[in-house]
Amino acid sequence: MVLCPVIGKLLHKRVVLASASPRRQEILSNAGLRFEVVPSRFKEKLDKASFATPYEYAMETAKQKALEVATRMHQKDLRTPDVVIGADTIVTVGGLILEKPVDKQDAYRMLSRLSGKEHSVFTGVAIVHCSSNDRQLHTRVSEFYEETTVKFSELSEELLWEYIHSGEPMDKAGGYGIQALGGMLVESVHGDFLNVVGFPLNHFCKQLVELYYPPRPEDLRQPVQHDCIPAVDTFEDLSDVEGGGSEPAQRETGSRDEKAEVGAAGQATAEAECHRTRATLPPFPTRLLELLDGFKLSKALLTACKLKVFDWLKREAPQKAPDIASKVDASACGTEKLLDVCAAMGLLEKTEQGYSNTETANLYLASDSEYSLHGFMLQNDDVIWNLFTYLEFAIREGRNQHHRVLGKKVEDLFQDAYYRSPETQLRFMQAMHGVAKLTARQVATAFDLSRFSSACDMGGCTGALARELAREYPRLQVTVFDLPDVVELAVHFQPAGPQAAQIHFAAGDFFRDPLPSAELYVLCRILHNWSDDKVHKLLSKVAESCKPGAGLLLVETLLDEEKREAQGGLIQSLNMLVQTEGRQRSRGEYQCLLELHGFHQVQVVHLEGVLDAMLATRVAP
Ligand SMILES: Cc1cn([C@@H]2O[C@H](COP(=O)(O)OP(=O)(O)OP(=O)(O)O)[C@@H](O)[C@H]2O)c(=O)[nH]c1=O
Repeated sequence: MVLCPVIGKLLHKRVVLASASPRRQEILSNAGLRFEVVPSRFKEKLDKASFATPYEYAMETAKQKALEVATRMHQKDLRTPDVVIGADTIVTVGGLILEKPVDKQDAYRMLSRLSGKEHSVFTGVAIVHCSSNDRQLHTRVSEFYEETTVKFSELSEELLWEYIHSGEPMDKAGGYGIQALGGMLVESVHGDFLNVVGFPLNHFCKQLVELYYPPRPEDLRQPVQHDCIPAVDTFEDLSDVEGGGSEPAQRETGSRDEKAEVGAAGQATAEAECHRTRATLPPFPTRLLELLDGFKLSKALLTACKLKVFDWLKREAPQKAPDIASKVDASACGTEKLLDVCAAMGLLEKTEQGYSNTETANLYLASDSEYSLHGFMLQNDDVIWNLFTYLEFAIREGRNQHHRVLGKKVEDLFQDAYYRSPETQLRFMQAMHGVAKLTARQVATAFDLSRFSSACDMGGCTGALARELAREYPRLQVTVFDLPDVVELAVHFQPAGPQAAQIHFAAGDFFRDPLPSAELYVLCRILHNWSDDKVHKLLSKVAESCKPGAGLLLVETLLDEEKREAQGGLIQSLNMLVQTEGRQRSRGEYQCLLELHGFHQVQVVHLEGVLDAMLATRVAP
């Protein structure tokens, strides 16, 4: 836990402290900052006379220390840090700048100058944000300084030498360490004590606030109070995205002149930030955080399915976490966490007696249920999840990512990816079967198809839709046309029933082989798999096989013309990108395609869920 949550803004960054000073390391790690230490090799030899003030010298030295480390790290292994912090502490007395003594005599000269007098301790700090582009290092520097005045007692010669012989003065600016034996020399301190020790922590936190929480205009108009770090609850309510992002605001001071100009405004903004009240905070980004957590919830659901948690609970309920854990061969503590999340998602019920399936889980998640989506869940977990981890590549390259997941070239989407082994094929078919069963009734009843006596379901897989068509239209003969491997396995999915006599399976490749003749062709969630070229090829084959008056039933998730819908079609669009050669299309696009191939009188019905059905009639060419 960090007291000052603004430090948390740096927790996920690669932060480097460009200092060998053990005091700085201690101050910053005590504050909860995580960082690597890479001492700077910058020689502290800037010409002091060229600086108008001592603090400008300290800030410039701090900056040069940090930049040296940033450049070296970037060049050395191209592992550019995100943030490099440099600092330089100096003591000034009577217009003279005192740094670390070079030897005991030097320490003596310094300490005798300080004896009985007040002096200033300045620490300059540079926060350098780094990025690299085309192997070039880019830096943005934010710098500030802090001054503390310290008054020494009169020091006797004896005391002075005793202190020098202790060895303490040698690695410290001004030749003393206020935090240790040197504290005995000090009569009073005005200002930040830690600034004297080597790092002005308070000012550093304020600077981070200024960098990471840019003010809103209304804050600047409010009366401000001086000098505070925002209260903890103020930080906690600040959105990471809306005004509180993890990237620093672009207001940093690149040069000393610039800093002088914006100094007053900068101070006002930090102060204004301090006084944000709950009433003026932006709305809490609940929805955004829910979206962020979405993938974790999905993975919990998929994992529970994979472990067959819902199967065990369908068999016997309620059960306690350790009992289920032993059945699914998992740890009791992990299982309990998973079950609790499932309960929170509404998939399980949790009582004192243990966990039970909800109706949803019994209906759709147990693998033996009639409308089970268990196979679809496994397909998502084992295949689609992996493809989505390469979404960035899919977006950049504009194509599916099977080659990355499988580690080899994929020429034929089905043969090389989905059907590459009997196991992957069966899983794919189980997934399609579950989805098809769920939607088949709606598809079969979307239009009155009673005028057709024969239908061909192209890529009809396990025949789930064929069965609903046959049930709905008892005089309809349905041919399920799919690849030979699919037809071979499809028998496992066909329960005997009154419709069996109406359904036939025909093996073939709809791109290469002649199509079975039919009065109605069905393309249910087929065209979205294919490129425009292949869609044209397929539609022209269907059109050639049709007599005038024949029908084409097309089922897809239609994109709205503006492509604005948040879910459904647009997510399916991404899904098609990472998985297939095709894409989602809009109603207008499909209408054009259909008309181009001689299908007119297009009717469209939106089905419950995400699917849309289109029925078109082949006209005489
Ligand atoms: C006045 C005072 C100073 N210091 C130390 O003096 C060094 C200043 O030298 P620097 O050049 O700023 O830093 P450094 O030690 O050389 O480290 P680096 O950043 O690598 O240059 C820092 O250590 C400080 O803590 C104390 O520990 N206590 C005190 O009361």
